Amino acid sequence: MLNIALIAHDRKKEEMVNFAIAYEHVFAQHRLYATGTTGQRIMEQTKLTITRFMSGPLGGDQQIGALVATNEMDLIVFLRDPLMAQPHEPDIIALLRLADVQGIPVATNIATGELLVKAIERGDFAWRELVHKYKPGAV
Ligand SMILES: O=C(CO)COP(=O)(O)O
Repeated sequence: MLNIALIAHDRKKEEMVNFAIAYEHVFAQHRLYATGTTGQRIMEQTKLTITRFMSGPLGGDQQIGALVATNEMDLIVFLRDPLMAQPHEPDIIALLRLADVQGIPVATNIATGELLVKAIERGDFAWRELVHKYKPGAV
């Protein structure tokens, strides 16, 4: 079971919800995390259970970043809005930086998101179970 973070900026939320609906059968087999509003929208329109953090502008990206820093997050799908400035841009950059520190796969658009989900289905991320197993106190 992987720890997967789902995050979407406002104009990408509908796309994220449709993505979650399309791959609900895959996501249902893993532990899901999301920023506040993204998680709420997905839970309203699927049967998925999601651990929700603060909304992005209020620190949600940083809370997910904390799990990345401790190598507990396995994969991130972050549908960013490339056409609109975000007040919490530094938090977003920090999250992506930490993902690179840990070597965690990150999709920032739906095309890559689909490739990652198909990789999950194939079991390509099974090695992450070892990371969890040998990390004392990890979730
Ligand atoms: O702003 C976000 C990520 O940077 C997303 O936050 P919400 O899911 O709360 O809208």
